[in-house]
Amino acid sequence: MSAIPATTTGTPYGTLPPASPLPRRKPISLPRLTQMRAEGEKITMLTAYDATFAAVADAAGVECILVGDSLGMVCQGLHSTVGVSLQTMAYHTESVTRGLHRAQGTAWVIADLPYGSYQESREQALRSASVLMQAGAHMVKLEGGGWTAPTVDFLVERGIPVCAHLGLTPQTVHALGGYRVQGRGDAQAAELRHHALQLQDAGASMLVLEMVPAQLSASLTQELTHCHTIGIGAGKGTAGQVLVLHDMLGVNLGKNPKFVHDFMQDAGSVKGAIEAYVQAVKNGSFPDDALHAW
Ligand SMILES: Nc1nc(=O)c2c([nH]1)NC[C@@H]1CN(c3ccc(C(=O)N[C@@H](CCC(=O)O)C(=O)O)cc3)CN21
Ligand SMILES: CC(C)C(=O)C(=O)O
Ligand SMILES: [Mg+2]
Repeated sequence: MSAIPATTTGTPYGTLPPASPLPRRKPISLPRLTQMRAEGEKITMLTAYDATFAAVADAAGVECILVGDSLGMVCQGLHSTVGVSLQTMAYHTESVTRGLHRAQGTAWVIADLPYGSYQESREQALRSASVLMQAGAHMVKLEGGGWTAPTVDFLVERGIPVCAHLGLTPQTVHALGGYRVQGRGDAQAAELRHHALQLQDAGASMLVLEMVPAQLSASLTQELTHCHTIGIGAGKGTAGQVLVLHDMLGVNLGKNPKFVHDFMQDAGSVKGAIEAYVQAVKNGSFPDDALHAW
């Protein structure tokens, strides 16, 4: 019987290289995201709802993982995100952060505060955010304009990084009248800009801009020097991009929104598709303003 070299581990399937003693990259932090932006490197974000996909997205180079309340539509089969509970968000956040931990992942994890878990009071928002932070999130996200600024300030003062979300805010789809582009026209654009500045002043360090005209999100990105804009259907001028993982892998319950590109088409594997997304965002080829924006 031949001796197994000391630096390899014998398994029933052959020999494996020794585990790397160091993580693949340093954990992503807010200062690291700020540095990327200063250097002109785009920030990449994808949703993930479970341990395995979170680990694969991390290994493919995505900096930020969003445990989005879109899981209500993607995983639970709901018609909107309104029915997602805080308990469900905590369950998926725990799964994602466990997967990252096991895979020695380094992604920055953001968890959505679901509908009804932060609207009542700043205290209610802190209690809900604590549940998600204790489930392993590094940051919480909430939807809404200037009315959320006191809540953002309250959480940030207490040590919880906050991502805001403007434009199409899916939790208020019934009030908005559908999943449609927001911030069109001078008056709506000025209002959205005012809300964004209020949220930055309150301490939001990230802002998702969903389905807003590319020109508006680009000019907002120039203005918001302390708050990183992440676009979805908002053109290429934002500091970063986000998509729902299932959408960009071409698996869905219906028709993809216009802002989605199916990266699985030209990829041989899920990891390859995510790597192609990361590369396309970094080199500016996604989104294509003519195809994926307004
Ligand atoms: N799978 C999935 N992907 C998402 O991007 C997503 C979710 N779920 N759930 C939460 C919200 C809802 N979102 C949506 C849902 C539908 C459209 C949509 O149907 N858009 C059409 C119509 C646009 C219009 O009327 O102007 C489009 O063609 O883009 C867009 C965003 C974005 N978020
Ligand atoms: C679409 C993104 C921004 C989101 O909020 C979600 O996935 O829930
Ligand atoms: Mg969401």
